[in-house]
Amino acid sequence: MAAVSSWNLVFTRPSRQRSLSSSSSSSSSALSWARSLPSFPSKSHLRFAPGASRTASPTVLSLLDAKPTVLVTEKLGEAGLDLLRAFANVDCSYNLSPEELCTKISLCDALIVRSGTRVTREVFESSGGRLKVVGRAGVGIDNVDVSAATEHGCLVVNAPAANTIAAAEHGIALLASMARNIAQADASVKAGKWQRNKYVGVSLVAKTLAIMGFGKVGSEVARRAKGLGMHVIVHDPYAPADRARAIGVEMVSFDEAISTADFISLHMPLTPATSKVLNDEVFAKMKKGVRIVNVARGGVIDEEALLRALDSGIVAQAALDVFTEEPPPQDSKLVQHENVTVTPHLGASTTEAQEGVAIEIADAVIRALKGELAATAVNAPMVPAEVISELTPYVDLAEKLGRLATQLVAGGSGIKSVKVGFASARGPDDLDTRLLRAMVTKGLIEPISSVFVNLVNADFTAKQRGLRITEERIVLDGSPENPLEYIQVQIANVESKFASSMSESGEISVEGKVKDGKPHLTKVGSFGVDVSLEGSLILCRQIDQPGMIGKVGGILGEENVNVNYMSVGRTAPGKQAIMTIGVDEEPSRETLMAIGEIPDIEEFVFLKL
Ligand SMILES: NC(=O)C1=CN([C@@H]2O[C@H](COP(=O)(O)OP(=O)(O)OC[C@H]3O[C@@H](n4cnc5c(N)ncnc54)[C@H](O)[C@@H]3O)[C@@H](O)[C@H]2O)C=CC1
Ligand SMILES: O=C(O)C(=O)COP(=O)(O)O
Repeated sequence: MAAVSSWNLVFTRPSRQRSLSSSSSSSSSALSWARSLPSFPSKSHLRFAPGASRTASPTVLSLLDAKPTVLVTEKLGEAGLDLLRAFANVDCSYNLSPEELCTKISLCDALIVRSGTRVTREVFESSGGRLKVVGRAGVGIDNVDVSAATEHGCLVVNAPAANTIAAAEHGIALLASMARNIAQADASVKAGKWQRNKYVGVSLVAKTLAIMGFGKVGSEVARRAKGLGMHVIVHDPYAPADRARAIGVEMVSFDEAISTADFISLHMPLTPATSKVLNDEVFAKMKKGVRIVNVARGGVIDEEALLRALDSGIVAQAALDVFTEEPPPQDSKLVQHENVTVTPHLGASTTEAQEGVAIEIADAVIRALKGELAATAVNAPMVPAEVISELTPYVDLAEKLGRLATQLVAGGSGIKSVKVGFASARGPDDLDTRLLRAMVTKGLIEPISSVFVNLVNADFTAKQRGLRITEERIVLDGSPENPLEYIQVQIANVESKFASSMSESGEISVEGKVKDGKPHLTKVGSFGVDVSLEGSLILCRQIDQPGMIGKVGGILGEENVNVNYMSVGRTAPGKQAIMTIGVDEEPSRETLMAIGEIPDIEEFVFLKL
């Protein structure tokens, strides 16, 4: 007999090899789809911030009441804070330096920011895995390193709807006040002057307004501008044409928009593609005397190019709420320019919008901390509530099949290619499998690594480990009463600890279905089995003969290991059979070795779910 290591026992007999293995796995409490998301940690996650006192820190002490901690780094409406306080310890710390934020974050489960906090990769790295959700109390997420969040399994949610009207109204306010020199005239009167000839404005009616970015804010600006009698054209490569038809505006190309407009209003997000989209070359194509409004992001304009365009008269006026650097330098020539009207990023700053945004983000963060899927997730699939409730039992099944399959791989094989089959009578468009695939990935990876996998980082983690997961849809006949008939997980190009788990085509293959709301294993390799996926499992291959169940059951009984389920699947009477035994407790190594010693058992494996 080969040497016995602590978690991987291999028995070899002259005529055949049998294996008995156990792989470590994370706890298997009542599972639900919620486990696919980062949820509020247990006390074992409590840790001290670097340099924090282990006895005196009130923040550390407050953690001991097992409520999650939410750090709010910018002003948030009271209604949202009240919701958060009912669920969590809320730490409102404004004006933190980047270093202070990195120190504090290791004590926080959630972070809520607005546009003034940069949530960098360092923030996620400093959190030591505790940060589960970043809530952006507003729309733009350009200040959050979403890739770093995803890599760390941290959900990012925003509040995309509550400040739309405020931003649109601010855009219209800037448009009108720019056209009529309101800010300059106000300053002039307050300085004791009365310059009626200097501040003659331009009219809006019948002028062409080009809206760049026809999303939520852009659409509302379009509606309002039409009400002012303007001719509105829009440019947005991704907006649906029926939205333009519904509002009664014309969709045009980028070049047409910028070359025919009297006014240009920017409403696209800041992305690598939109960065400095208004630059020298583009200003050169504009109508002389064009007027520009920016309530989107400073970075979509090359600010130095804008200054040149203002000085040369191509741009007559600009009204800016947002800047590349916020606040902009005091001596900024752009800010000081006499034809430029500025506001300090006030687009979302109305009482109504701030209350709405605060409630929206508090709700999303609380849901995320409870492990629920957020409707406004930025870096995870948004799965509608009805789909979630329908898929809940299959989520558990998917993770357990992944766990089983990965534990069947013989050490050193290295998993590279996994195929997940979804058998359903539903049409492919009628079944959202993203959540299930993430859970199979979780099951595959977690038992063999220290990585925490969830819906947010499943695809990233698989890719990083060189694990290719493909999906196959097995279309069944019949009426689609259930979303899924069975799920199949196959690992190719590996050896198995349990040879009988190999399918005829040479992959490790396990299959399961949901029965009475519970996950069941229904096939291992080409053997049909039927065992509820609870507790742990022993799979044995033997020559089909009477008395085998009794022998194995007897050994387990002697050690008080409760057998919760047993099933035998065989190729033909008297030939090979697979006995599947579900056990509540984990048998000792001695017990497992005693089972391995039963002469007619050819191979067996112990698997933790
Ligand atoms: N100043 C402020 O306080 C506020 C600023 N904002 C900013 O306004 C912008 C728009 O916000 P929402 O309308 O809520 O977002 P949204 O996501 O509803 O709309 C953005 C639109 O821009 C389009 N777009 C993307 N790339 C584009 C490109 N290269 N050219 C043209 N269009 C492009 C998208 O297809 C989308 O339709 C965001 O940058 C947001 O951060 C939003 C609220 C307040
Ligand atoms: O929602 C947005 O994108 C905004 O720009 C609003 O920013 P704020 O939350 O006011 O810092």
